[in-house]
Amino acid sequence: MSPSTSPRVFTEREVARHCTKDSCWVLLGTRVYDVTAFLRMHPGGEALIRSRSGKDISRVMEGPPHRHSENARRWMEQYYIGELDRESGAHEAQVLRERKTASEQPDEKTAQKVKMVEEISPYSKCSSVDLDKDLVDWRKPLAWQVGHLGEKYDAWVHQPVDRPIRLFGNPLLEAGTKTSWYWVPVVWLPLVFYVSWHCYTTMAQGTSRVFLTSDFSIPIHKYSFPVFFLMGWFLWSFIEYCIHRFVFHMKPPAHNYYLITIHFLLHGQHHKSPFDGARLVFPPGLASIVVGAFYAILHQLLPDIIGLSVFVGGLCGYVVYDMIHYYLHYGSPKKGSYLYDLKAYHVKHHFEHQRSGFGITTTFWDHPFNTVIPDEKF
Ligand code: HEM
Ligand SMILES: [Zn+2]
Ligand SMILES: [Zn+2]
Repeated sequence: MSPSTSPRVFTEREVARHCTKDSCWVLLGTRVYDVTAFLRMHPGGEALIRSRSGKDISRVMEGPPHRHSENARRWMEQYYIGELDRESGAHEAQVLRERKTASEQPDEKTAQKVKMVEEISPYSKCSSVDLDKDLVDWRKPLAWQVGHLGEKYDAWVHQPVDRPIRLFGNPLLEAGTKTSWYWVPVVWLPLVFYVSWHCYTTMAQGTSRVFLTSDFSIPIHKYSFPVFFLMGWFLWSFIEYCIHRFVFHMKPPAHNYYLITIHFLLHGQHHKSPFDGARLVFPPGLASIVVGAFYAILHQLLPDIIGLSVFVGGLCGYVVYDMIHYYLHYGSPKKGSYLYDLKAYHVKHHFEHQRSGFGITTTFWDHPFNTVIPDEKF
């Protein structure tokens, strides 16, 4: 909202009306926020916000149960829609009383106020990023701008915003950077099923052997495919941690334009806009480079059928990882479930603890690497 326009004013009754999952408003003092779009994404669950709709949540934002981060508060400002008219409650009661006794129509001033409130769509909110004040120009593609931010890049990229990113001006190039989530299972699951079936049936014949030297070999148990498959999945969880921590979160030198740009394209843009649904999963073209390298290494290191079984377990782990990552951003898991804890953990990685909490499908590897997000203390 530009500073020259005066804020919209809502009556208490109007604010209280927005208490459903299709329209949920909350207050910080007299400031009114339409948080409907964020309900499903809230790591504390929808119910926590909905149960306080129409109410002042200033104290709740301080916690307990949770002291919200700076970024969570900044994030909330994107949903600011106007101010509460404190006197409206008393005024409306007075109007109602007068109407009841004298069956009168409300005065002109009240009618005007009601009309103004009714005209405001519940989804009309102020611009989520102040285009004039930000360090980059959101009206232009971002890919070639971020490299110029220098030492301001790190802080800027870790202040998330709720708006989609345009990376490139060229429409074809731009479209190539976007992937709908379902392409991941569509492309990779047939391969997972086919290779798994091939490995399972080959081993089930009971004739596979591992050659330790040219004339000494040991037999592979005919039902050992699930063991190698799970080993591959476990190996993937380690790769997932390493890629996220050491590649995606490498800190680019402040004066290296190209490394900053690469960081932004690989992962920075996901931290800047964590709910840009078109850029949450790996494009299959890019993923196939990693998948191909994973296959080539295992093929070199392990005997044929074992290497393939470990590979397909790892590939399955990757598909599950991408789906879970998508769900952690958009889903609303039940409190107490494994995914609820993972979601809270991952959103904290985005909003508050960008230097820890690198595990997505499991927090397991954060323990030996000492990057676990600490539990909250009050
Ligand atoms: C209405 C009352 C609210 C309650 C009771 C509440 C409660 C919580 C709780 C319990 C968590 C931690 C989840 C966990 O670790 O298990 C959390 C995290 C979070 N909440 Fe809320 N919340 C409320 C409103 C909001 C609003 C309005 C926003 C922003 C629009 C918000 C944004 C966040 C964010 C971003 C986190 C992740 C951690 C952080 O950055 O602080 N919450 N909330
Ligand atoms: Zn990250
Ligand atoms: Zn994420």
